Amino acid sequence: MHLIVPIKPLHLAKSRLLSGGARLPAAHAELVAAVALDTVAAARRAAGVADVVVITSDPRLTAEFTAAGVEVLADVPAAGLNPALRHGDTELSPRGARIGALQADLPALRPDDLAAALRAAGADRSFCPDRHGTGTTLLLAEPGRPLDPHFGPGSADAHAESGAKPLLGPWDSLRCDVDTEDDLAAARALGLGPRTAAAIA
Ligand SMILES: Nc1nc2c(ncn2[C@@H]2O[C@H](COP(=O)(O)OP(=O)(O)OP(=O)(O)O)[C@@H](O)[C@H]2O)c(=O)[nH]1
Ligand SMILES: C=C(OP(=O)(O)O)C(=O)O
Repeated sequence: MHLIVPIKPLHLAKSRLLSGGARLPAAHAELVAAVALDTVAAARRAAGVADVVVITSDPRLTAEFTAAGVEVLADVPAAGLNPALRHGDTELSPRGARIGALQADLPALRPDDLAAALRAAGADRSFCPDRHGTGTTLLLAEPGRPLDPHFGPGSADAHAESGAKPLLGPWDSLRCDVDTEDDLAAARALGLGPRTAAAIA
């Protein structure tokens, strides 16, 4: 499984969290980077994940992930999330492994939760709804088939309508994406990754 992790430029990412006003822009960028680094570190440790590939145009993230041994693909300029994921899918599909997309905002992610969701998916096109039930944190293509991403508002319904199977097991850490301070508090209750914990300390 190749998991593509898309990340916006740090100064643009997580605008809902920034507009909450709890931290200044520099601390906000630090937090978004920490969340993405914790998410990717956990995903790389999950059984069934061969590779995690970040797609971003952000220079700092590119440098940090590259230094950590994570492959980074350059984003399609200003095209948006689904085009970025389709670009990643096109780049990675010749390598032969199955493709998935994982959101970069899962700071409590535990490798065992991701591994359990991958096992539950089997070979089916599948998705994991976020904890609110409206968004999507993980989308898995069928082996050899395009990813066909429908991320954005109401993406859980959109992915179900595209024929994807919902993954609804007890993997809270995989469902806890962070868009608001309330989401961050929920992730904190589950247990934050080390970079995120340090960033909000
Ligand atoms: N590479 C890439 N990633 C993106 C793009 N747009 C969104 N993402 C990432 O997709 C994930 C899900 O997006 P959202 O949860 O809406 O996050 P966001 O857009 O940073 O947050 P808001 O500004 O609050 O909407 C996050 O990890 C984003 O960084 C894009 O154009 N390119
Ligand atoms: C883009 C998405 O993320 P969020 O709902 O967190 O904005 C999504 O879930 O499709």
